[in-house]
Amino acid sequence: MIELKNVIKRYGSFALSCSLRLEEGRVTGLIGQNGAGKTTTFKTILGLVNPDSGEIRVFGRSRSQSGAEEREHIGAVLSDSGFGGHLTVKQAASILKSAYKSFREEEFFKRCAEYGLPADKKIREFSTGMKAKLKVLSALSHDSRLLILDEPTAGLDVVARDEILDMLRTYMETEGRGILISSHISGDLENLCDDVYMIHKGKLIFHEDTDVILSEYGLLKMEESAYANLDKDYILCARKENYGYCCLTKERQYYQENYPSVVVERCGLDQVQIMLTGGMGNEGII
Ligand SMILES: Nc1ncnc2c1ncn2[C@@H]1O[C@H](COP(=O)(O)OP(=O)(O)OP(=O)(O)O)[C@@H](O)[C@H]1O
Repeated sequence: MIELKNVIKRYGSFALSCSLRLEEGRVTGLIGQNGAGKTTTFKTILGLVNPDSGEIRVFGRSRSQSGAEEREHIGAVLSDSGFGGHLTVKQAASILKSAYKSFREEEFFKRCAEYGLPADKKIREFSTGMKAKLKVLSALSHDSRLLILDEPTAGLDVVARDEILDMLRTYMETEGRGILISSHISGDLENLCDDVYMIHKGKLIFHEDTDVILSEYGLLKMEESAYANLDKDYILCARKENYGYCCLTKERQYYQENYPSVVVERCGLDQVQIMLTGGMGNEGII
């Protein structure tokens, strides 16, 4: 659905350098620290930012070949944009109607009511959560096959986040769809994504299936002497700690079986991100 090949975008000293793929039927996550380049990646895919070089294909077509037909099938949420605060939901619906031939007006209003968004209230009077729900419902309001969602759950309480994640799971029940999503809430991505890319200082440093991370990756904690004797073949990176070393491995079970003195823990996206962006030997992993 999306293919980025060697895409480069420079902003002063910052350079985005990105190659990634989103396959049909999959939800792919993009994680990274503040300023890592996630929004720039999304905007580049959406054609809102012109890359300096590289190739971008959406639905198999390059940016120069794509037009209104492709846009009709993309629903987007960007962290720094949305409807003007002076508009009401009704007025926002008119904009969506003129922007998308396939806008489903009746369903849109029904869903807004279900999610507690009054049709006649000005959007500036909405809470953060209400604005976030409106953005996601707008992205889902037309015949989109691809959702590009930049932090759609930012600032939401756990119940509101769960509602949005449920909307996205329901969306994916129809074949031929895909989602590219970013979030700083790793639990949301662990529950939703099939695979995850990690971006750091503009470079993609990691890509893995979420279930592989959760089932096979691990953190190893040990004293300095144990680290000296450790088989490092399956160590992705290591960090010096007060007690000795903390290592990230893709082969948790191997160390569990062969190094009884090493503490072996399961890990999630947060731990992988902390290790890969702060540990030793974190260059050139992808
Ligand atoms: N229009 C712009 N002009 C100049 N620099 C920009 C512009 N847009 C983004 N940048 C820079 O590009 C870098 C990446 O920003 P980006 O918004 O993509 O990060 P991000 O990963 O989405 O961060 P966050 O998690 O904080 O939203 C930052 O250094 C930012 O200052």
